Amino acid sequence: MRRVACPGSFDPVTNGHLDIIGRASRLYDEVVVAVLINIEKNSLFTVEERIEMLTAVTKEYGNVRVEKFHGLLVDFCRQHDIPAIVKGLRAVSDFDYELQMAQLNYRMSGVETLFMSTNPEYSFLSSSRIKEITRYGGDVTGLVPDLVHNVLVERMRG
Ligand SMILES: Cc1cn(CCC(=O)O)c2ccccc12
Repeated sequence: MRRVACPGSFDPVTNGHLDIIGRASRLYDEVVVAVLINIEKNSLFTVEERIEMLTAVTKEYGNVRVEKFHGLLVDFCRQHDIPAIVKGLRAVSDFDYELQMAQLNYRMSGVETLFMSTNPEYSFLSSSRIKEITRYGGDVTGLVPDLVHNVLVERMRG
């Protein structure tokens, strides 16, 4: 079974994330979306809420599993018998950090990292920008799944 991990905070999942996850699901037998538990980060949604949203919006792919992890991603990959990570690259600015992480991860564990170019339609997207725009009354329709949009507006605007 060819598995790949797709790591992130997904606070919340955007259409940019979904684009990569969907394309990876067509290349691998199973995509394991790995939601990072980061206690230092002040998240808008709980890990459980993020897992719930990701599970709902990836159900249609049929071969996506959503898990949570803390600590090193390569330890998670080892525990789940996952030999590779897929990352979406939005712009050249992403590459420096991602290359460093890929080299470190490979050196530590032999886990490979495969890079996918994000759909240009979403290359400006990040969960932080989405939350910022929503907070100030902006419209993010079409940038996040409808399910996420509704929950996001409710959470941000109370
Ligand atoms: C472009 C992109 C960034 N990230 C991490 C974002 C995060 O940490 O929430 C992704 C995760 C999955 C698919 C694509 C992406």
